Formats: sequence, C-alpha cells, structure tokens
Amino acid sequence: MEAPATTIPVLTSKEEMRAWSRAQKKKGKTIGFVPTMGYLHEGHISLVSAARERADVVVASIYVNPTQFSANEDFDVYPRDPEADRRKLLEAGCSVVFEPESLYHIVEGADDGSNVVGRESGHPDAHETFVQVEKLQLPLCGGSRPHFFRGVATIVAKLFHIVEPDVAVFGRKDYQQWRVITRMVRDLDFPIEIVGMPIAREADGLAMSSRNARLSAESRAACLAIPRAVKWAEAEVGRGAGDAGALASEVAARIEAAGGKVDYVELRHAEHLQPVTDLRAQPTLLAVAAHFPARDRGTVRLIDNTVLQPAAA
Ligand SMILES: Nc1ncnc2c1ncn2[C@@H]1O[C@H](COP(=O)(O)OP(=O)(O)OP(=O)(O)O)[C@@H](O)[C@H]1O
Ligand SMILES: CC(C)(CO)[C@@H](O)C(=O)[O-]
Ligand code: BAL
Repeated sequence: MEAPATTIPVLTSKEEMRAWSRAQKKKGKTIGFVPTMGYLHEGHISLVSAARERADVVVASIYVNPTQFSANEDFDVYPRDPEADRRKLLEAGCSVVFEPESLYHIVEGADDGSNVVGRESGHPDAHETFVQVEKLQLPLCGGSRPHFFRGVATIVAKLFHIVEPDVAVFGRKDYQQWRVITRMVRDLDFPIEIVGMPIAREADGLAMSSRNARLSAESRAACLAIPRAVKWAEAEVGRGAGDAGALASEVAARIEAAGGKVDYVELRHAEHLQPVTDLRAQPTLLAVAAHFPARDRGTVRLIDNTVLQPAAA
C-alpha cells in the first residue's frame, strides 16, 4: 500500500499548472477548484470539502491578487503563511496547490511588478486587459472599492484559463463576488459550474475571515455587533417586518453603537442585487460592511450578510 503523502505538491508556474490539469483530464478525472488569497481558515477548508464532493481531484490557489487592491488598501500587510496553508490543504484532501509568484505580464526592468491599482507600470507593453461585469460590480463593495471587482473578475478568468476546472467553489461570505463570478461565467461561456457555499462562522458568530487576524483585542469583541445585528434582522423579518429602509438604519445604528464605522448596510434583491424596499416581496440580501480598528495600523474592513426570507403569509 502507498504511504500517505506528507507534503502537498506545490505548482508555481502557469505552464506546470495547466499541464497538471490536462494530465488529470486525460486520465478521465474531473477537477474542482478553490481560489483563495491564503492565510487559510475553516471557511476555506469548507470550500475544499465541497470541491472534493463534486470532483475527483482538487486544486487550491493561493495568490494575493494586486489588481483588486488600491494603493491605500492592505495589499502590503495582507496576512500570509504559506507553510501553514500547505499543511491545512494536505489535511483537507486537496490534491495540489497553485502558488504563482505573479500572474501578470512583467516587463523586465520597466515594471515595479506590483500591479496594485494606482501604482501599475506605465510601460506600453504592460498588462492592460480586464474583465468587467458592468452593473453587478457597481453597488455594495464595488461602491467603496471601485477597482475591486474588475481585479477579481480578471484574475478569476485568468485562473480559470490556467486551471481549466469543471467546478469552482466560492464562499457566500463574499456574496457579491459569488454573484459577479456566476454572471461572468454565464456571460462569457466558461464551461465551469460555480458553487456558492454558506458562511463559516467562529463559535461566537463572527464570519471567519483572514483579515480577522488584524483586529485589535477590543475590536474583536466589539465587531460581534455585526453578526448580532444580522441575526436581529433575520428575526425581525421572520416576525413580519417589511420596511427595508427602517431595517437598514437599525442594523447600522447597532454597529455604530459598538464603535464600528459603517461602510454600507443595504437591502438588495438576492439574485441581481437591485435595491428593494419591501422585504415581504422576495428573499432579500442584507449586506453589511464596517470598519473596526486594527491592531497594527488603520482599520479592518469586515463584511457579513444573510438572505432574509419573508415571513410566511
Ligand atoms: N467565512 C467564510 N465562509 C465561507 N467561505 C469563505 C469564508 N471566508 C472566506 N471564504 C471564501 O474563501 C474564498 C477565498 O477568500 P479569501 O482568501 O479572500 O479569504 P477571506 O477570509 O475572505 O479573506 P479576506 O479577509 O481577505 O476577506 C472566497 O471564495 C471567500 O468567499
Ligand atoms: C476570488 C479571489 C481569490 C480572487 O483573488 C479573492 O477575491 C478571494 O479570495 O475571495
Ligand atoms: N475575500 C475578498 C478578497 C478581498 O477583499 O480583497
């Protein structure tokens, strides 16, 4: 009997990754794919498990994608721990990890290599092709991070071309991202099934997120106002509340009262993300983003959401 592997194979170039996937396909295997930015937690592992249930082999990628960050965001301090990530992925039954150094065209000697929005190379041969999901990318996280979904859709399209998966798994913590990718795949005919998995939470209710590691101790306690306000909203709508504006104001007030700085609290159609006013008319996405002080510098921006089900008539 073959001894179980003690390390996970790490692929670092596009060519190696594509060759691995094509070799699997030749053997008749289906490929599941979990794109991540690393610093993995149980939320990511739930996506790997979901991919394993749906495909014969599973690829996870770890790549902190510069084009979805602006120059004043946390690209440089984004938490990283590739050794721990590889151990967790091996344990979770992932087949290989794709850890490219850069996925953007580097012009030798002319490029700073960052591609962070606002500090890209101005070289005429630099990367300049982007995917935009024109309307779905605008509200919510796209409002406060206008560069964000352009970067996400572009890197996910590139990763799909390199990994060539049959199924790709995303978390519904990043609800709008899941909708944007689902729309991109439909509109651009990627032959890939997109799966959205529920939010994994800490025991006290906080949505798991790599960025939680940057919260100060005080913020870690205070930010529980977010999941508590989300739960309160679920109960209110269960009791028959219908006024979207009033519900959003109260959720925001609860987060601000705990010391958070609200970025947005919005109620939108769960599928196409258009604003809604009557919560009794359809399942409605309640999406929240708020800043709490970080332990190093600045703030940590946390997101959470739920789909509110109207009370039975
Ligand atoms: N708590 C969670 N439950 C389910 N899926 C999650 C959770 N957190 C992240 N994911 C999913 O994992 C994938 C990779 O996300 P990413 O690596 O950015 O992790 P993250 O914890 O969301 O990081 P960040 O703190 O930057 O938002 C995405 O599809 C994301 O939605
Ligand atoms: C999908 C993704 C890996 C693209 O960089 C990222 O946005 C994330 O981790 O959610
Ligand atoms: N999980 C979303 C990645 C980002 O906020 O950049």
